[in-house]
Amino acid sequence: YSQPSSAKQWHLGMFEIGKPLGKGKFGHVYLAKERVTGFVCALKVLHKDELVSGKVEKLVRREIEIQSHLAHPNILRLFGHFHDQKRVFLILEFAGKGELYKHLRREQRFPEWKASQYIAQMVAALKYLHKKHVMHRDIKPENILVGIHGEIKISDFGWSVHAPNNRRKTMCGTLDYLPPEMIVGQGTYSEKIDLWSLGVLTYEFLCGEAPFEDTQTMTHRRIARGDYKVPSYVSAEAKDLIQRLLVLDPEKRISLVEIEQHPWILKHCKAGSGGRERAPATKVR
Ligand SMILES: CC(=O)N[C@H]1CCN(c2c(Cl)cnc3[nH]c(-c4cn(C)nc4C)nc23)C1
Repeated sequence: YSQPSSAKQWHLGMFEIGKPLGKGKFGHVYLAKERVTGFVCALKVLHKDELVSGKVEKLVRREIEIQSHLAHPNILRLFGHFHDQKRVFLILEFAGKGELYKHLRREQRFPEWKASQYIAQMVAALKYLHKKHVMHRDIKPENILVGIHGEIKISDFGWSVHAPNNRRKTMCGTLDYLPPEMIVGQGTYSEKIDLWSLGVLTYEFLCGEAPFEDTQTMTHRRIARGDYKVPSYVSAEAKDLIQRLLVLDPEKRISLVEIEQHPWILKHCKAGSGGRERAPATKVR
C-alpha cells in the first residue's frame, strides 16, 4: 500500500540526482527526480556541521515548520524533508524558469504590465501568509523564483516568523529591503514590514535598482527618512502605489486588500486566468 505522501519516509535512494540548480545561502540545490513516480523536484542539501557553526539550525527548523504547512500557487512548496548522518535534505517544488533576479538583471527593468502582474501575485501570496500570521521578512528579488508558466513563487522562508516579533535580524545581504521600524525605535514590527518590502520590490521591478541603494550608512539614513525619488518614466499610477507602500509609519501603509483595488493593479490584471476581474469589493468593516 502507498503511504499518504505527508507521512512518507523519504530517503536519498528514492531520488535520481540531476544537475546543480544553484547555491542557496547554506547549501546546494539540485534538480532531482523521485524514482517511483518520476516526480521532478528541487533537492536542497544542507550540511549539518555548517548549520551548527552558522547557528542556523533553528532557522532551518523554522523554514521547514512554516513552509511545509503552506500551499499556494505563488509560494514555493516544501513537500518534505529527511536527513542522514551529515546532511539535511529539503524536497522543494522545482520552479521551471529559475531565479527572478536573474530575469530582472537581464531585462534591466520590467515593463509596467509585467511588474504589475508580479506584484498582484505577491499580494495574493502575502494575503495567504498574513492570514496564517506568518510574515516573510525577507522579500527581495533573490528570494523569488519563476514557475514554468511565468508565475512567481516566493521561496527561502529561512527568515519567516510568526507575527508579531521583535527578534533582531542579524544582517546578512542587502540592507535595501530593511523597513524603517527595524532601523529606528526598539525594532518591534508586524506583518506590515512585508508591505514596505513590497514597495521596495515594486520600485526595483520598475527601475532596475532599489530606491535607497547607496553606501551602507546612506542607505540606513535614507530609509529612516523615507528619502527616495521615483524616475519620471514611471507612470503616475505606479508611483502612487509605491508612495502608499513606502510610508514610514507601518500603520499608514496601504493594505493588501486596497492594493488589489489599486488602479495600477486593476489596469494590468490578466482577464480570465488567475487575475480574474474582481467584482467591486464590498468594504467589510
Ligand atoms: C536561494 C536559493 O535556493 N536559490 C536557488 C538555487 C536553486 N533554487 C531553485 C529552487 Cl529551490 C527551486 N526551483 C528552482 N529552479 C531553478 C532553476 C531553473 N532554471 C531554469 N534555472 C534555475 C537556477 N532553481 C531553483 C533556488
